[in-house]
Amino acid sequence: MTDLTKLLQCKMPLAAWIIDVEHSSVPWCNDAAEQLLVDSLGEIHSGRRIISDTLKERLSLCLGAVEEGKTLAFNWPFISKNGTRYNCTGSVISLGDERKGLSVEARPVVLPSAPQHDQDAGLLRQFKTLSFVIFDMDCVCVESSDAFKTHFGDIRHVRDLFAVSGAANSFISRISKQENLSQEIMLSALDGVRWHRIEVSKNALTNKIYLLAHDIQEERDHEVALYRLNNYDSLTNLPNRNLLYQQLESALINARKRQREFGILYLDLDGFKVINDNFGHRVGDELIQRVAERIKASIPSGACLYRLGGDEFVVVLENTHAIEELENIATSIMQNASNTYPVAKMEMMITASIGIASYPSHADDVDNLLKNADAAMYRAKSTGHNLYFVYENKMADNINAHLTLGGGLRKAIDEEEFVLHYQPKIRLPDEAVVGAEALIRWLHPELGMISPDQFIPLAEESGLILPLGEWVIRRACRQLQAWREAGYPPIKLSVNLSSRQFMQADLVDMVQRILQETGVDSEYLELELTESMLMADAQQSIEKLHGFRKLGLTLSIDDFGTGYSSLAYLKKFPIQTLKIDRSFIHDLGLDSDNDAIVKATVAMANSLNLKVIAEGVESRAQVDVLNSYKCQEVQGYLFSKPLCSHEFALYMDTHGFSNLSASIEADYV
Ligand SMILES: Nc1nc2c(ncn2[C@@H]2O[C@@H]3COP(=O)(O)O[C@H]4[C@@H](O)[C@H](n5cnc6c(=O)[nH]c(N)nc65)O[C@@H]4COP(=O)(O)O[C@H]3[C@H]2O)c(=O)[nH]1
Repeated sequence: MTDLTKLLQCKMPLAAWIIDVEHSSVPWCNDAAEQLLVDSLGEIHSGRRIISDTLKERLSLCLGAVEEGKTLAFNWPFISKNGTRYNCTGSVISLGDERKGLSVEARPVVLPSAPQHDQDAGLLRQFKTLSFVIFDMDCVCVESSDAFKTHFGDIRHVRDLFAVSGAANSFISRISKQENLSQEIMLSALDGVRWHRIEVSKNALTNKIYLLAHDIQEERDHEVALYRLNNYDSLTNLPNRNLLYQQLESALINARKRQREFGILYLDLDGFKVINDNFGHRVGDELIQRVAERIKASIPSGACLYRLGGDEFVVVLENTHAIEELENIATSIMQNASNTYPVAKMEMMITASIGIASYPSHADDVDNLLKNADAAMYRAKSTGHNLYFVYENKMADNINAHLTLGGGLRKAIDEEEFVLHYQPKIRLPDEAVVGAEALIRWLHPELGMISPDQFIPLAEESGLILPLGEWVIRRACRQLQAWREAGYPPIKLSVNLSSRQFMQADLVDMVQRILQETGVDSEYLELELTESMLMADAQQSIEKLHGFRKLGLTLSIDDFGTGYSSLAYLKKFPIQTLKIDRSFIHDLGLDSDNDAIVKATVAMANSLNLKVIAEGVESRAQVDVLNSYKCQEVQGYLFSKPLCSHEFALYMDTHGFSNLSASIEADYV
């Protein structure tokens, strides 16, 4: 039970308590019951309230009747020590351990037993601390308690209790038809219109109407607060997962009944974790608020936006006719959401990946609809961010793989299921081995060897790339050191950095620490970065790259030509190497456009004093063309696939380094 619920229960004007019949005790009661029971029900033994044996016997019989299915709830009268009559209603509840107890509520009975004037006076005395009023049959006020006057003021007619005449009319009409009335209603008190719970009794003998009013506004406020707490996201004020499920369930019922369609868009912000990690949660929260406003402004008025938590949102659109309606919403969100956000004096950019699923085409229940939209979203994310995808059956397989790999990844880091493989880098034209690229592999206990293309995006998404990336750098340095200690000629080893890793605030310090720890000379470590990684925030990249240069590392731009780097910026980045992407090398000699690009890139790099390496070289013809363009280094299957450290040593043995004879493996620590 939440604290708020507890508080609410204590605020209830009706006395309520729980009886543990088997143990003859009252384990819980609210404030009103505490007052009522103080000397009326049971005695206190060692701090526990105990009910009498007679009551226990009676209640056991009642519980027995419930168990036999004869009744669900039962009533019994109760007279307090000051003579007030109450009607107690008990319903059966579970107390755990298969024990049953009773939840009891006591309502005061206001019907007088005899038509005498002193009876009214007695009632007024009895209820003097409560808002109690007596009307004649024309609803004119006859008398009221002091508490009533303090709360409602001097009223002449029952109408004066209502702020709106319509509400007064309907109340009068109901009381004319009914003997007793118990309801929650808004009444006009001295400090405003407030919610009340009223108990009304009409007595034909005395020709009077007795009304007892409890102010339950505070209780209502708590209920509203509790409702908001449970159903709305406090950061964005958007409805949350609870309300989403409620709307989806009701949309499903409507759609089934009327043979209609509805659909959802599942949104996940791209790279939000990076922002949170780098700029802190306060900035992250502010960005989420701005994004939520932007998404809300991008969807039609009939659609509803929910925040599932974190950076996940769902849009629901009921009564759709074609999938294009959902696709149009996705396009509109993507267009608006990707504009910059002024957050914490910065201009931030963030995009969203969106998955779409519709009832009945893609699922016929709520859980599968959400699951399939999530699968489509995951597809959008893994394809390239700021995209939307409509669900297709085969996506379910991907998401399963995603979950299995994602879950296993954390464990794999703990249990060190990773190894590095090394692909030789060959100098042209003498074709000597001058370096290697370290490439990670996951040796999955069940799935076998998993390629980095499959798990690096998962590691990026989950943030696990940070510990994993650190492991790669440490492992690569240890291997370099192991080769050096074994007397191998020094080679340059390059490691790949992922974009998230590159944004890591203490990256330069971390690399410096590893170099010190392993004793590797920094000139033998090269970092491979992609163009898009550097261009995401060019100014910050330049600073970070200078930090690495100060340490003495070499820097290389990987996949050159696939991104959108400008020559102007390239000159500003303190880099030493350009690596031409293998997509350009693949058709070398076959596609004149590619040839021209490669030739121009090599010429440009030479003029900027940068070394050029071509990756993905698979044929002798490609080597010849690259040689003629004056490309300095190559890497590719023609020379060798990536090799484990043992095979790499053998490769070195047979390709230029005669003293590489032993197989050397650094410790996997
Ligand atoms: N078709 C063809 N492919 C060739 C040839 N020569 C090399 N390759 C492959 O091309 C990829 C080169 O690495 P990359 O472009 O940096 O692309 C890498 C890199 O972006 C990423 N990656 C690998 N290891 C790491 C790592 O430790 N950290 C990070 N952040 N990313 C890594 O995963 C990508 C894929 O790595 P791999 O599967 O090992 O794939 C490697 C390599 O096996 C060839 O002649 N033909």
